[in-house]
Amino acid sequence: MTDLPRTPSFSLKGKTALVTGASSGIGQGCAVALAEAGAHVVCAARGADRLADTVAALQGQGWSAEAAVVDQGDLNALKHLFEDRAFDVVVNSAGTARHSPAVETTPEDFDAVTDVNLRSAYFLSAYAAKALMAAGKPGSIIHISSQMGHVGGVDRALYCATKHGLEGMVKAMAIEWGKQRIRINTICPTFIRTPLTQSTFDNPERAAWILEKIKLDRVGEVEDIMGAVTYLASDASALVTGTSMLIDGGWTAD
Ligand SMILES: NC(=O)c1ccc[n+]([C@@H]2O[C@H](COP(=O)([O-])OP(=O)(O)OC[C@H]3O[C@@H](n4cnc5c(N)ncnc54)[C@H](O)[C@@H]3O)[C@@H](O)[C@H]2O)c1
Repeated sequence: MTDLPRTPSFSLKGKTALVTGASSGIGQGCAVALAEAGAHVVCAARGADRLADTVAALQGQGWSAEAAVVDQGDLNALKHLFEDRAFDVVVNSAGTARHSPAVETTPEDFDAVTDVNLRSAYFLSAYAAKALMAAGKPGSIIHISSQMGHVGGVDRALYCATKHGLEGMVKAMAIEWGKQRIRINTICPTFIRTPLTQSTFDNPERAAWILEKIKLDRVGEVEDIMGAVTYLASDASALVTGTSMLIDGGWTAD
């Protein structure tokens, strides 16, 4: 009999995952995907009430979850999450946007967006990797970047600066941490229907532009991201690091 290759495991049983931005949108979808795959999920977000609702809903499905109230701007609070545990999986979905012509961006806007999208992403990755190294464990760090980490967009210079920055950061960290089997990757969605994009979808001109650019002729839903996060978190992607998974309906194909 021929020895057939064995399908790698997508299971996360026995793993502990941290998900930031977990109480809404893509982060909440990631928390569901990881919990359903068997991980214990620590859900992090700023607002205690919405976070408690998410954790209760996960537990209501019979999955394992707990809450951690954290503002990503507070690096000490972020660091504290790793003081006594090394997460096998970290998914960073907290993010923010302020769209305007580049000449109108204020230094305050710049700091507000880079603080969450880049500064906290950088140190979250470093704290996560340091804890894994101390524990001698491999791990998978996943940032929710954006198709705007690969291309430009109208009024999006600031957002693009943070997401392109994230892409470069991930490549460099992947090189640094490969020997320790600490993988780091990004997921780059197109426009996904979440609270962050509500105002864009509400603008008929913008909504038409989006549908024109997405070759598959529909906007994204949170569910479109969930399979990718399970893949990148699991051993099925054991040889994947320093890369970027575009889930963009073909936006960047031309
Ligand atoms: N929705 C899209 O079309 C889209 C497309 C590409 C990339 N993204 C990225 O996906 C990620 C998730 O966005 P989403 O669409 O789910 O939006 P969302 O608004 O539902 O989620 C973003 C989360 O980040 C949290 N957050 C913001 N600032 C924070 C801070 N200082 N501390 C802690 N939490 C903070 C928000 O509270 C919110 O829960 C973001 O990084 C965003 O840039 C979204």
